[in-house]
Amino acid sequence: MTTTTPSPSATSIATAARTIGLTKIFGTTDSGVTALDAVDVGIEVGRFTAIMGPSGSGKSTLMHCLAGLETPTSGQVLLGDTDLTRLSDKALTLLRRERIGFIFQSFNLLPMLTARQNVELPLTLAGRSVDRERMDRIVTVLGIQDRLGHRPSELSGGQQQRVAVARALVTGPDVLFADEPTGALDSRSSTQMLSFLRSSVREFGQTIVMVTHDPRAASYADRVLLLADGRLAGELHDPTEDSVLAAMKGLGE
Ligand SMILES: Nc1ncnc2c1ncn2[C@@H]1O[C@H](COP(=O)(O)OP(=O)(O)OP(=O)(O)O)[C@@H](O)[C@H]1O
Repeated sequence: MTTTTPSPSATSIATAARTIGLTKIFGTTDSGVTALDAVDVGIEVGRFTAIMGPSGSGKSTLMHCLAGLETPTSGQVLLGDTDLTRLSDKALTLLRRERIGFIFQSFNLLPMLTARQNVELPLTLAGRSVDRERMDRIVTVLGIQDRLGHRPSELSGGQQQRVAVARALVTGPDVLFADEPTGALDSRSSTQMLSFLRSSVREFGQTIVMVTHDPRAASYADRVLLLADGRLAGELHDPTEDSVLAAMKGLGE
């Protein structure tokens, strides 16, 4: 382990998700690539966790396994009390729809739907009704109340990203996964996106896991998990841009 400053409350915080001995080998066990090597990690409830590490260290694979998008070679992935490795494909699909939120680098909004329909889409797909109060709070926090009748092509890039965040929050997912959410954004939009993510932790108690290469983005998190060669190589609590940079240097970045 590299730099580790345990936060006083770290041991008392419940976990929304965790991995036990999580191993992922791509290809055959003999000639494959070990992307994750017996990783034990807990994702704390109501906190913002960033995953960092050099290219190829296993960040995306860890996120995909936690989100039930990738099947581990061995070990367990638990979302609350549910062991994802024991679920059928159909049950996993349902679980992703009902308990997990995603924000991708390209926001993946559907062009023919209005902003409101895009935000409500996960509920529509799940046959759930819209919780008006929650919807109102989300669009107010994100400042898109007066844009909801517009299609994505009629929105600025920043507004589109807010619609994508609202869509990811609307179901009240157990965990919201963000894959390089600022990767394609200029610095002003990145700051906005990170502020939205932070406010969703503050306002809604949302649990967030974000994969990023950017130390500034990681500094918005409560905690940074550092990966190297498919293993947990350290963690930082209440990170700053400088402490993240120093930790990444320690990993040879
Ligand atoms: N589908 C796949 N088939 C074969 N090897 C894979 C596959 N996906 C990932 N890998 C390998 O697993 C290792 C971890 O990859 P992963 O994408 O998780 O790393 P990462 O830290 O997210 O990298 P980056 O920062 O470059 O996106 C790498 O060696 C990668 O080449």
